[in-house]
Amino acid sequence: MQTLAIVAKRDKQEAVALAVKIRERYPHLTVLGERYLAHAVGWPRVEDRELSQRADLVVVLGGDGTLIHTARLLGGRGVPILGVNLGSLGFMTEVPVDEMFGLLDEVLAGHFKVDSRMKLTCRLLRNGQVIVEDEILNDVVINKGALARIADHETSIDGVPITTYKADGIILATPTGSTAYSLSAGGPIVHPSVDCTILSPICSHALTQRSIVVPADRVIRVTLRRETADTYLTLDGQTGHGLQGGDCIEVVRSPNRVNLVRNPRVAYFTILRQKLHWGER
Ligand SMILES: NC(=O)c1ccc[n+]([C@@H]2O[C@H](COP(=O)([O-])OP(=O)(O)OC[C@H]3O[C@@H](n4cnc5c(N)ncnc54)[C@H](O)[C@@H]3O)[C@@H](O)[C@H]2O)c1
Ligand SMILES: Nc1ncnc2c1ncn2[C@@H]1O[C@H](COP(=O)(O)OP(=O)(O)OP(=O)(O)O)[C@@H](O)[C@H]1O
Repeated sequence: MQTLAIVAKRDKQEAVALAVKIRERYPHLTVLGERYLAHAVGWPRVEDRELSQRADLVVVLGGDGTLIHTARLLGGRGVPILGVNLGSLGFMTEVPVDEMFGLLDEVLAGHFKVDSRMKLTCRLLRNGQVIVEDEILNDVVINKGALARIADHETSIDGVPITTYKADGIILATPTGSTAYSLSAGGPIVHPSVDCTILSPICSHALTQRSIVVPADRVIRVTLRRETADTYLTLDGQTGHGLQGGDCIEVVRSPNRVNLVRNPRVAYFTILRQKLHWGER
């Protein structure tokens, strides 16, 4: 490994200071900072595209939001990402600060394993044209604003109609995203090594309409019936698009994946137990 890229959480001085320490510790490596960090510490400015093409490893210093931001920045490149937790929850940034250098030394020596996480490709079609296409690590959320009327979401899987959900919204989550918004909407926790898409209605009017777990290669389509003002598509909680009646949201597994460097000292279920406060083992 020759080129290390660092993405630091915005407005977090501790993250910036750690990035400087990383660069000092590995003088033989090329260390690139994402735009925000480079500006904060006076390193040369590198565009996102160049950073994603040159990096052999990306270190994320922040929380889950910073990690999602990084996965989006890397686009289709499956560069290993090592997440160091400086956030409040840090479900995906699973390395504590005091273990960072020990693990980084091992990773740079080539001793590491990655968790390969599936992504979704999401397309928004309006009048039959794709107007938005994006890749998702956590979830695709179709949701109404506070004062909007309940919406009708006509839903199909591989062209077969499922139902028209009368609900506040629909969440289409990856296994990674199963512990985020989908969990709050009553969805199941899905181990990230299982490839699937989880469809969870938000506050469905029909009480028997629960989450459905669908094989990842199936195409899920949700079409908004009738004019629904004040309805939005939110991708990974980070980008939003206003929706109109007749819009169709199509979701299927992406060919690209996100590779998270595993912390060998913690298992997935340890993280669940700790972060979801399930008490002692
Ligand atoms: N009611 C809810 O639970 C709710 C509402 C809106 C958005 N969200 C989630 O927030 C995500 C975006 O995260 P963010 O950090 O940029 O925004 P944020 O800062 O608003 O964080 C929301 C919370 O979700 C946690 N989180 C994010 N991804 C997770 C995951 N895969 N597993 C477990 N917890 C996770 C974060 O650590 C944070 O505590 C969206 O993808 C969505 O799933 C949750
Ligand atoms: N370098 C960055 N560039 C752009 N956006 C960033 C950057 N760092 C963080 N953000 C955004 O700032 C927000 C907060 O960051 P983050 O979620 O990592 O912190 P947190 O909320 O404390 O942690 P957690 O999500 O683990 O609770 C996120 O929405 C993330 O997308």
